[in-house]
Amino acid sequence: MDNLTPLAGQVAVVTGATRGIGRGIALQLGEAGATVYITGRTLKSKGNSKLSLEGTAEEIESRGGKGIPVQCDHSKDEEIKALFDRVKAEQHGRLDILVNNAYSAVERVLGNINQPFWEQEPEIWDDVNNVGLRNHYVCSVYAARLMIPRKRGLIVNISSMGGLNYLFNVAYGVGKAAVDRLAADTAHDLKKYNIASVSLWPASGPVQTELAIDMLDDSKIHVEGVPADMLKHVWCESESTEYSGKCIVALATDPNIMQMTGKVLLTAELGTKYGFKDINGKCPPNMRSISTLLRMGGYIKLASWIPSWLKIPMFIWSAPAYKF
Ligand SMILES: NC(=O)c1ccc[n+]([C@@H]2O[C@H](COP(=O)([O-])OP(=O)(O)OC[C@H]3O[C@@H](n4cnc5c(N)ncnc54)[C@H](O)[C@@H]3O)[C@@H](O)[C@H]2O)c1
Repeated sequence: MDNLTPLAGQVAVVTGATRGIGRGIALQLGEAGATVYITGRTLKSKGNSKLSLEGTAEEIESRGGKGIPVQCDHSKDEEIKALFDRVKAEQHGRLDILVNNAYSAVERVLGNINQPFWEQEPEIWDDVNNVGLRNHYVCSVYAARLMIPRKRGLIVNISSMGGLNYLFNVAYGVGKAAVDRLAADTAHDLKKYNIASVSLWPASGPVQTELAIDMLDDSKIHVEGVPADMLKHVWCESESTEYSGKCIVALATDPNIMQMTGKVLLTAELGTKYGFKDINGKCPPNMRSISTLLRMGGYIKLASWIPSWLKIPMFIWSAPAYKF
């Protein structure tokens, strides 16, 4: 292990790593020295696309790491079990990091923003929450069974601001709130085994995923009151898919990780805490920062006068989630 490969010798599973945030996380964990089991449904790319399990594994290898592609449909319990059985057999029972990221409904969610729940077929619940929530629970069960005997491990659940208040639609927000609660409640049970479970919000809002950028290019994302060029600008100013990966490398190497277990963590705040930047050398915007919010509201000049460290206090920011 050295400063460049702080995760050397560690074993990780990243679900849904053919593209998007999962791919970015897998690249960063692999670059940091971990052996990364990457899952998804597409083993080989079509044409020149690198967006497949083999494409992600090749990119990890080009960065000096080891990526092991495992074709797994995360809507099928028996395939999830087979994944963890394989890790157990090949790694002598060792698993250090699980990243619950796979998500099957981005197109459906972003293509129908703010559509009332009764105008959508009820099946949207399963599209959003089968892979995006239930599967996270199933993966957490099998991962915990590997981590508990070694009394170490980190489970990261990828969630979003939809866990705090209404975002996109009902099935999405309910799923994200439940993912946050999954992190909190699994942390409760795992604490005495020195295993941390957290929820990670890519907190600058949108993330520059291949799918979202394609949908914006094809004018498939519409937000009432926000012009298309402004929407694209906000998306392109946001964080890369690898920024979440940098956060997870930092968390996995933090000796005080158990102090954060059960919590919701914001990517932009972890960057500030651990002192790293995004792969383009920039600090992504933080949705709690007053200057970011002013900039997004069009008050560019005023925003330039406000220091970026000035943030809305957490108790005010989280007030919409107050339940009593
Ligand atoms: N994109 C954003 O702007 C953004 C912002 C905040 C949070 N998030 C969250 O990050 C997570 C990932 O989102 P994304 O934008 O990277 O999505 P994406 O659609 O780009 O990638 C999802 C990944 O999951 C895989 N997947 C889907 N269904 C699967 C199945 N049945 N079995 C196995 N793999 C499957 C896909 O192949 C892909 O690799 C989601 O929870 C999302 O809500 C995204």
